[in-house]
Amino acid sequence: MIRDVDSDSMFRLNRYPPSSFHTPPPPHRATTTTEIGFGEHTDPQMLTILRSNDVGGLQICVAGGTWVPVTPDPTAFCINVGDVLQAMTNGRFMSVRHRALTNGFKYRMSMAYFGAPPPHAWLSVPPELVTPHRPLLYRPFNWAEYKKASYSLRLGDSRLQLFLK
Ligand SMILES: O=C(O)CCC(=O)C(=O)O
Ligand SMILES: [Fe+2]
Repeated sequence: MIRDVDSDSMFRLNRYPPSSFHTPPPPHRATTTTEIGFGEHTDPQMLTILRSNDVGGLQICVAGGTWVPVTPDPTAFCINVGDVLQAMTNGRFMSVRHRALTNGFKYRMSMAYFGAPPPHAWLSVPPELVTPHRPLLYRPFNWAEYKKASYSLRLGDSRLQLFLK
């Protein structure tokens, strides 16, 4: 679906100035506090392929609401499951809530490829992923509808809730 000529995939470059860029630390202090560079959210598309420079900042939210830092590795890709893949796997794969903090002194740079389906393709769940113990979680929708719904919400809101059966 994301290789379809009509796919709505996109590429984003992020650049987070260091916190000290806005508020230099007083001379007697070596560090400055970090700030939110990109607020918490899940990526709405199917899959995200993310690469960054060697400056940390990405955090993922695990059970219990704990934020876990992702070690920066400029030679590796970080793959995030997005909301659409969560719906297409009937909740087997979960889209990951994440955020990016700024570094005290260095620029964080990241680039992300968001694999999305064509706007009018209906997103279906393989029948073997729907069982009496695991009934269908979300009503059928297409990406155009999902995108429209997400624009009506705030970044951190849980959009899939709107599509629960
Ligand atoms: O810069 C990062 O590591 C996160 C970027 C991100 O979550 C996004 O572009 O959706
Ligand atoms: Fe993201």
